[in-house]
Amino acid sequence: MFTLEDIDGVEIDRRAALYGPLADAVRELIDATIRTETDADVIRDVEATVRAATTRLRDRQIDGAYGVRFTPDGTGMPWGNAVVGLRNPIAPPLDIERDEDGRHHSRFTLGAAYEGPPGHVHGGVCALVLDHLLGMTASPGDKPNFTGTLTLRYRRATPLGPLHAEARIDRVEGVKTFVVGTLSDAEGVTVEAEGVFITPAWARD
Ligand SMILES: CCCCCCCCCCCCCCCC(=O)SCCNC(=O)CCNC(=O)[C@H](O)C(C)(C)COP(=O)(O)OP(=O)(O)OC[C@H]1O[C@@H](n2cnc3c(N)ncnc32)[C@H](O)[C@@H]1OP(=O)(O)O
Repeated sequence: MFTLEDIDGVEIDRRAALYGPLADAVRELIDATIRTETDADVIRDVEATVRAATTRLRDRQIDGAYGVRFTPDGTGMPWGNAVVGLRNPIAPPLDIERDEDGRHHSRFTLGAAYEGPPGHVHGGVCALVLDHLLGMTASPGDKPNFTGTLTLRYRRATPLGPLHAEARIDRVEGVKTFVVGTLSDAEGVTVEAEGVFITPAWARD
């Protein structure tokens, strides 16, 4: 589940500089694919180009998913992750900051690829973002805490565009960490979240 990679910071930076721009380019491609109104022959031509590019990338690839890799000094590389993955074009991706008091927060923009109701963020995407942010907040050290229960209250529709999410630990009871958080636009909170995150048996002391 967690894979040790014996590499240093220079190698991490080299890989990030190689794969990050590729994922960014594919994110742009996803947005353009949804929104283009260009001519049919251009679309067919682009489809062939994209299929050819995919074939080249598949020339050498790993079996299965990317996994969560980490280095000997504990640097995590969750690069395939659906929310923060540097190599995952599906991920917005979120850049999550941690305050000294343990609060986690992120400013990010969700565009056309995340639409549910017209012009608004899909409810499942709101849950995706909040699940990850609350999960990170619940897992401050080297121990993962997994979502046991996540409860959301959708107060109003979340518009596509710039957004802000934040979370904090409410309390810890044994292996259970209770976390609360919100998703907001410029007008205020759109979604409230409460989660129970649990240390899996294999990670308990
Ligand atoms: C190495 C370097 C890298 C380190 C890296 C660290 C950072 C890492 C960041 C991770 C960031 C993740 C951010 C994304 C978060 C997800 O997306 S996680 C994926 C979604 N969640 C899952 O797949 C979890 C699937 N479920 C499970 O694995 C297990 O059922 C659970 C939730 C771990 C519970 O384990 P369990 O052995 O069944 O628990 P059990 O011992 O029976 O019960 C323990 C307590 O929890 C309660 N409980 C059990 N299940 C639930 C539930 N579903 N709801 C509420 N309470 C429950 C029990 O009642 C019990 O309570 P008490 O009796 O103690 O009061």
